Amino acid sequence: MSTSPAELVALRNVSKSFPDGERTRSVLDSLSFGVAPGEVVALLGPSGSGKTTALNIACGLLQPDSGDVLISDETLDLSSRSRLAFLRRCYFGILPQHGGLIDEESVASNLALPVRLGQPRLSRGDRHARVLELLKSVDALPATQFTAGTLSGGERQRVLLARALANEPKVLLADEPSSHLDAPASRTVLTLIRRRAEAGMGALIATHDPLVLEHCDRAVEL
Ligand SMILES: Nc1ncnc2c1ncn2[C@@H]1O[C@H](COP(=O)(O)OP(=O)(O)OP(=O)(O)O)[C@@H](O)[C@H]1O
Repeated sequence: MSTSPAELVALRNVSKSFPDGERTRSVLDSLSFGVAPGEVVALLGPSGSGKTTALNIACGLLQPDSGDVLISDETLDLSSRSRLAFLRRCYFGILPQHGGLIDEESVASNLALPVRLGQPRLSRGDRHARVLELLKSVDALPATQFTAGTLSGGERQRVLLARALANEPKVLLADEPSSHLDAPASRTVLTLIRRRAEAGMGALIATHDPLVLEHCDRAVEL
């Protein structure tokens, strides 16, 4: 009988430095934490404290100088390109701080792309149905045919969330999901994330916004 992992993703004693002129600058120093199923964890710290760096390390986009990343209790092998590609396509849903949508294309085609990559066997009709289902789940169905570049900040963030959730990820990695949003729009996005966590998804949210903290189970401070 399979048991669910204690943690969907964990960093163990992760350190990372970057070149800074002629010296190196330590950004993460022996950082350890994990995200369990159903848990919403805030990664809290001021600008430049290493939040995005930690998110990138968690999903294998960036290699730590030392320490390990565990995925469902197994050490992540950073040399396996196919494993990393699968993780980023299906295991993690990534809500980036900047960009993420093709502004010239419709919301529907922006969402069809990740659905096609994650579920290549779906027929065109089923893919479109999945896109509509995703938009409905984030209360953004009326925006289906809008050009992505015309969305308001709140609509854009909800569409980005739908995009991140396209392949039913086990873990959502959200980088400053409330930046550029007013309080009601932030609450909507955070409530949607919580709803998915209640269904078992883990979420790691990089933030320096106290409002976000109210929606998290706990915070890891950088
Ligand atoms: N590829 C890189 N090369 C050199 N320095 C980098 C690189 N990536 C990040 N840094 C530096 O590492 C530090 C942490 O950056 P990071 O983006 O992780 O912080 P952050 O907490 O997410 O900041 P913000 O809230 O402003 O997005 C910054 O000083 C940044 O300039």
